Amino acid sequence: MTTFTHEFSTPAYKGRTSFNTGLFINGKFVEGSDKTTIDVINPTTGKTITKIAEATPKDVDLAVEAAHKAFETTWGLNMGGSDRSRLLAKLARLMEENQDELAALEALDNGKTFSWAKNVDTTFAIDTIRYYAGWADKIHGQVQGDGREEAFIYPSLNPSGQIIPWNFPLLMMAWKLGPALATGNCVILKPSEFTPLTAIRLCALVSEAGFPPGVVNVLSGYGHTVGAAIASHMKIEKVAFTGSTLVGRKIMEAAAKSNLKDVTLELGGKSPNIIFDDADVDQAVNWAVHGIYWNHGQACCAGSRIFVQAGIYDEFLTKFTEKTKSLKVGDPFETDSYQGPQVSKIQYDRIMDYIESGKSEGATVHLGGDRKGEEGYFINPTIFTDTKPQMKIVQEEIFGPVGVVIKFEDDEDVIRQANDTVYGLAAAVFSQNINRALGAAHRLKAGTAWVNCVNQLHANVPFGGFKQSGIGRELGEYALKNYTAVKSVQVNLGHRM
Ligand SMILES: NC(=O)C1=CN([C@@H]2O[C@H](COP(=O)(O)OP(=O)(O)OC[C@H]3O[C@@H](n4cnc5c(N)ncnc54)[C@H](O)[C@@H]3O)[C@@H](O)[C@H]2O)C=CC1
Ligand code: BAL
Repeated sequence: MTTFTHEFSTPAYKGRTSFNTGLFINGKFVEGSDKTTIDVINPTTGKTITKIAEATPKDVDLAVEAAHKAFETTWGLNMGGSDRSRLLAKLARLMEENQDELAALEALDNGKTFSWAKNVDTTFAIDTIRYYAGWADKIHGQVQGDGREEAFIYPSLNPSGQIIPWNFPLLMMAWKLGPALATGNCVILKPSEFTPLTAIRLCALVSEAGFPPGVVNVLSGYGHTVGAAIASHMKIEKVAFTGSTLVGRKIMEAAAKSNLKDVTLELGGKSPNIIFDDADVDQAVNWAVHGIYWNHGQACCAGSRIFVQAGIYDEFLTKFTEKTKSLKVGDPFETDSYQGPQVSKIQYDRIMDYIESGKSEGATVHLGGDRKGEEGYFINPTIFTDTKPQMKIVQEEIFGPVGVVIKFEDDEDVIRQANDTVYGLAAAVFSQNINRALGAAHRLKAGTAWVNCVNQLHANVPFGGFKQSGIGRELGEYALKNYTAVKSVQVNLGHRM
């Protein structure tokens, strides 16, 4: 079995990592049943970092067996909420103790900058696990009576399949693990084949924290094999997925054709960012930059359609362009880099294809539109203007550092345009008139509406989409519902037939 050892000697981080890159099944690192491996590529260079074990559907069966056994013996209803809480809190502490190493792995594997990985991804992942540690001993049902009989309603659902993407690898793992473990579920999690390293590294911390074997199982592998096997497994009772709308549909179909497992989906977006003429323009510019370029545009909630009212359009565009030009695109381990490479060659090509389609459909490349450097998957931050509503770059999720700036005239017009999308994940509104801002936020068809800010996510605030952006909500108390089923137990207190 392979061990990955790496010395980081960079301006942003110096340190060493060394861990087993096997599958994590029943508390042990093992080879995949076919003994095949997957190459992990560094997007900064395009070169292989290491090889990891590749799971197959047979390994999914093994993990499901381990999960069921753990649920029946050491976990589920056999471990009290306060003990689950203690384990989750310990995991959060271990993540904190290893935070720099986790952030460095994220930067190496995904290409996001070390500073964002440390200050946002890993910090938020730790907060999420700690938040759900707080919930673990507060999961309870109700007792209700009608005078004759008592009904106890309590949670139960097991095990859960979890399929996560590559844009926030550790964070999405935390969003999935936190509520599942807090409610006593066992987990079979598949990280993205593009960014498996932090998920694998976390398994060692799960062991060290003391979670019983079989509670957390992590299977690195491809979507069409392992992901599909999870979605169609007859003994997995719930699947939580984050990724493309295309694959979200496949997951639902597989669930429907197998055991009708419960499904939650967190999918794509094409979020409008509306800047009214009474906004604080400088602040709106700063937020709009964060809205579209955060995580290299690889965020499902990215504010990728920037609507600016006619009266401030020229001022906004000038300042937005200047601010965009000031972002340093470069090595994720340089301390002043804002944006690293896109995650993979596939994603790089997909984004460049969108840029080409914008050009060929007649939009103006106001800034960028090209690659940066000769090595790796770097794309310069790009601004399109002079777009038309039906252009692909206006309608489809690009998932890259590409924003379209669209001039609008009045409130009615912009709400109509903003809602003219199959997606409904998030939206943002900028105005110093709170009635106007809240009025617009109310009418936008999106699971999250930000007022005078963008891309603000918190462990206690539910997140998820309307329309084709998904089903269900993650985070907050709402996410606990994803992992519990109501069971009614009725007790006859003496009523005779
Ligand atoms: N909502 C979000 O946070 C994300 C949205 N996306 C969107 O999806 C686009 C494509 O990116 P991809 O990496 O191709 O996303 P994807 O949806 O293919 O990948 C997400 C996860 O699904 C798995 N998967 C793929 N096919 C599967 C199948 N048939 N059954 C079960 N699991 C499967 C993948 O292995 C990965 O773990 C992006 O350009 C972006 O628009 C991608 C990643 C995250
Ligand atoms: N998928 C979770 C957060 C995001 O991509 O914006």
